[in-house]
Amino acid sequence: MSYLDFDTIAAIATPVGRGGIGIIRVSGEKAVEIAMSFFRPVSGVREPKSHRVYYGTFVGEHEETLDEVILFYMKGPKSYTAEDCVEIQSHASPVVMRQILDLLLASGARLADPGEFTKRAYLNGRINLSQAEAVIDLINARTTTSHEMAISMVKGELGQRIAGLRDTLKGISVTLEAILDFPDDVDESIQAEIIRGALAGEVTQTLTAFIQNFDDSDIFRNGIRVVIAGPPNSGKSSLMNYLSGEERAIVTSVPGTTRDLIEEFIHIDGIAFHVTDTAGIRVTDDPVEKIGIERTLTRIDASDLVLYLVDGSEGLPSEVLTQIRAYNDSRQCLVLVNKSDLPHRGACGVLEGEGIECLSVSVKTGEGIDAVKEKVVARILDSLPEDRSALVPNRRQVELVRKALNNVENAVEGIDSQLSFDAIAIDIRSAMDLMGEILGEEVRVDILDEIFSNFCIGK
Ligand SMILES: Nc1nc2c(c(=O)[nH]1)N(C=O)[C@@H](CNc1ccc(C(=O)N[C@@H](CCC(=O)O)C(=O)O)cc1)CN2
Ligand SMILES: Nc1nc2c(ncn2[C@@H]2O[C@H](COP(=O)(O)OP(=O)(O)OP(=O)(O)O)[C@@H](O)[C@H]2O)c(=O)[nH]1
Ligand SMILES: [Mg+2]
Repeated sequence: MSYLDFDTIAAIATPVGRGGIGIIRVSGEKAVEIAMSFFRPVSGVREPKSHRVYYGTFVGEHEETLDEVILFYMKGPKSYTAEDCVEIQSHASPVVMRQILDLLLASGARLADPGEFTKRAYLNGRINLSQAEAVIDLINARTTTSHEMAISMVKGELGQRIAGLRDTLKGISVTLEAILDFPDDVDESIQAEIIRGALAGEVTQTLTAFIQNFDDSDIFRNGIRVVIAGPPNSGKSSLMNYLSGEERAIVTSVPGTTRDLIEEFIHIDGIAFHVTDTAGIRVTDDPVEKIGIERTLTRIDASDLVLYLVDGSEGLPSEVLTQIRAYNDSRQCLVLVNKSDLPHRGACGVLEGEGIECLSVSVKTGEGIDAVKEKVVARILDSLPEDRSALVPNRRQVELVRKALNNVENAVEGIDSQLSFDAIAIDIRSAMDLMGEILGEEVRVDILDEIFSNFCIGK
């Protein structure tokens, strides 16, 4: 499909709100004509040259000046969309930008759908589908780690690996066809052995690694789920406020202050943590508090790490110790003995005697909190592989990878049980098709629409 088949689209590409500069983007065959209808360059030029910027005014219907702007022209295919692209860089007033956009729409442009510029970059063949999808991950990245993952995808490294795998499968497919067409000329058992080696080796390993990387990266994408739990009044909400840097939760000296779950995203060392402050766990007759405690327990069950806080000035009641033992055995749990600014009653000693790791902290003075952060990050990183630059497919891609791995495993089993090469060739073909789907060569239109609808307008 040539880029000339598309109409010309326009949208505001920068966030809405007041700011320094804002960009309105136009892409398509008529981009220059449309943009020039209300642009008055100081140089008087009529035909802008590609990859040049022009200074001038953008005027309204009665030649009144709306703003002084810069116009930037990129002639296709050397542009973001691979079509003729014009950007109008104005002051970032929402009123001005809206007026400029309206004039562009009145001159024949259509308002772009979400993600349509990137969709065109893909449909015009400048980038593959996994690169286009990576652009949205890049915009949405909340941490330096998820940003790193996205940028390697934008560069197209995942696509190259997938294309490489598909070549390998293609080679196998060709060999299988040769065997089927000229059975007398080839030694089947030797060929089967070679094919089996490639499938069970390189192909299986690469696909398995993609799935593994996806599973590992989930934690970076969505944040590590940390729950702050413990008896009432131990300082849980104080810790939540300290970590989030704002007065997020109510803190009082009344035990049972927090009833509902209180959630925040915080970042430590480029890793996102989804932290929940909870109602203190105790036996109670208060129906509201009871519900709160049920919620606490459910949230603990769905967590990656529990920060279990106790009040060190209170000692360690036996029911609290029992609970700590249970959590420590069943999940990732770090016990914090709080209020180290007050005289302590040996809670750390008791816990260490039981082989339970604990840290002494004071949320009031901030003492020991850095050590907590370090410990939490270390615990999380320990459970993950070293290589954080690994290529990570997204949810759509990993589903296709799983299916392809299934095909490859079937093919290997087929060879082992001396199935006909016909049957094996079918599995190989279907794995190849799945690779094509990851690259976006054989994707259904509704799936494309779904992918790009997750973008924002102007991207
Ligand atoms: N003003 C502005 N800033 C921007 C963008 C943009 O579109 N406009 N981008 C948009 O997201 C990003 C940059 N991405 C871009 C990617 C490719 C091309 C491009 O023109 N590629 C052509 C030509 C390369 C060349 O000069 O040889 C190509 O790949 O063929 C432009 C921007 C971030 N900053
Ligand atoms: N001295 C001292 N007091 C603290 C410290 N951390 C919290 N407190 C006080 O302990 C009391 C309870 O703190 P909260 O943060 O509300 O405790 P909580 O665990 O959320 O309590 P519930 O919501 O009732 O379960 C408040 O009066 C805090 O000011 C600390 O490190 N040292
Ligand atoms: Mg609280």
